[in-house]
Amino acid sequence: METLDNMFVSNWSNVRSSVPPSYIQPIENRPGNVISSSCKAIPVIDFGGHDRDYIAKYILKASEEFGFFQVSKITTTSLSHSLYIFRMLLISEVVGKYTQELRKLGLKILELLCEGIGLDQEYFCGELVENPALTAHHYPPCPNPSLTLGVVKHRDPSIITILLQDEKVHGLQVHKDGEWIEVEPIPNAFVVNIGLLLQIISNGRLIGAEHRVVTNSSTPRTSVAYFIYPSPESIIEPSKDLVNENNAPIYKSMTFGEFRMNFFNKGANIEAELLS
Ligand SMILES: O=C(O)CCC(=O)C(=O)O
Ligand SMILES: [Fe+2]
Repeated sequence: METLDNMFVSNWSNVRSSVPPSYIQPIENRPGNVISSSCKAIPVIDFGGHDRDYIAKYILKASEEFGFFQVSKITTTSLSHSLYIFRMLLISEVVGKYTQELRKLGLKILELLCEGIGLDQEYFCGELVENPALTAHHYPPCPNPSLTLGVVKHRDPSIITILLQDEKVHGLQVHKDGEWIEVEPIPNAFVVNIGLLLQIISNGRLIGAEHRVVTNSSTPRTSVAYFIYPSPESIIEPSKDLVNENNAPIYKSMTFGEFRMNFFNKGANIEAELLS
């Protein structure tokens, strides 16, 4: 009989010499070769080193092309301080401080993206960003990384997601033009990705890119994701300010509650459900 200890995924690497059958992915989903050429790298922007206009243009371009970018060298002292302690200990007071700082960063990024696509800068200040959630992931070493995935291919059901990756361990990959691109771990940088909700609101201009996490056989990996979600009653639809007779809405209107139900029922097939 399995002991309680052996049932924790995080302890498997000590006790399992093979991947449990329920974790083995169908052949078409298993990790294959990954592109790591610099022309296909996920864009990185130094938040401390450029003026506002440059940053706004850069993150708009990255969000249109990749749906992903990284922000490095964020100068707020309180964020680097809370990031430092956050890595040390995950207690409620620190989590509170960390999420406050991430909320500020998230709203700043949304403000800049709004500016870029032609939405009011205050578009994301009410119920559309009211319900954030913080999730920690732990990926233990895996006996056979070629058979399985840490997280299967998905788009986030969020407005945007801000992810703190492990400082050294690779794992996150983004799907672009039929290839998987690695998101290089950069110490103290955050990975930002456009969620499916912002793809809808921008009427398809910004990409809620597919991504997945691969495992490795030697080093555990931990990541912390901050998802910006709306309240369940919020209406999710292409913004009225972005559609007109030449640019018809390509997505239906639904509440976030309905969207979430569809998302969890339909999984990867949700796109068809969203189109108008
Ligand atoms: O662990 C990661 O790097 C990403 C996790 C992820 O994609 C998610 O939580 O939606
Ligand atoms: Fe994700």
